[in-house]
Amino acid sequence: SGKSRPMRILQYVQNTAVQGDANSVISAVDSYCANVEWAMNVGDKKGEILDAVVLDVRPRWVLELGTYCGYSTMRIARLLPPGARLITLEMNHHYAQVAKQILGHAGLDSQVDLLVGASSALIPQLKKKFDMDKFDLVFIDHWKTSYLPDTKLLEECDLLASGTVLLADNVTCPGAPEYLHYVRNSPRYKSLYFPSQLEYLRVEDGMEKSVFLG
Ligand SMILES: Nc1ncc2ncn(CCCCCNC(=O)c3cc(-c4ccc(F)cc4)cc(O)c3O)c2n1
Ligand SMILES: [Mg+2]
Repeated sequence: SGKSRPMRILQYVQNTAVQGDANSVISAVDSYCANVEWAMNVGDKKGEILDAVVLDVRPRWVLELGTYCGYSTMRIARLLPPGARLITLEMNHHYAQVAKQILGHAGLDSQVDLLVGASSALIPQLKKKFDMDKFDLVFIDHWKTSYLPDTKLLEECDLLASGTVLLADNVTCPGAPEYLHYVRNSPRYKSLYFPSQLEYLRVEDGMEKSVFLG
């Protein structure tokens, strides 16, 4: 039942996860997607790399590009210091609606602002909308061809500080070759590859961590 894959994931979460317990919601999504039907969450293996970066950066302001069902949104939000904010951008209204409900089930909606729209249209509005200056961490997980233009847009909008960390999912599979070439060759970034596997599958993937040098 459930008209869409995100809806089926939401129903499984509502039926099996403990309300207010983010880790049980994360585990429920992982067990559903590992055993019932695959979905493009960052998953538990790459999720541990994401967790480690969030804990290392201790970010005050986080931007996520591509929310989907809110899985990585939860992984980030549950590790944020008090007072920190996570802004996540999602193009698809249906995905955003499901993500809101999954975040609500996890009890994490207070730290998260979910905006619906294209990242290219929303990024230039963020400083004014949230009265903020720079992001400390950006998690990039939307259209793979948007990674590079949106990184350049973040630079142009003066949203990156010296030390800001960009963490990009799927740089091997499906791949983001133009983005990788840019962050690995630009003198303005220090870049490092974290090898891993595609979510729920024995296929190589990895995440690229790039520190903006100002
Ligand atoms: N500009 C803009 N602004 C805002 C937005 N919000 C959403 N979008 C559109 C994003 C649509 C989903 C993006 N994610 C992926 O496509 C993705 C795919 C795979 C994958 C698939 C098939 C395979 F065989 C293997 C791997 C695995 C992953 O982990 C992925 O993250 C936006 N775009
Ligand atoms: Mg991804």
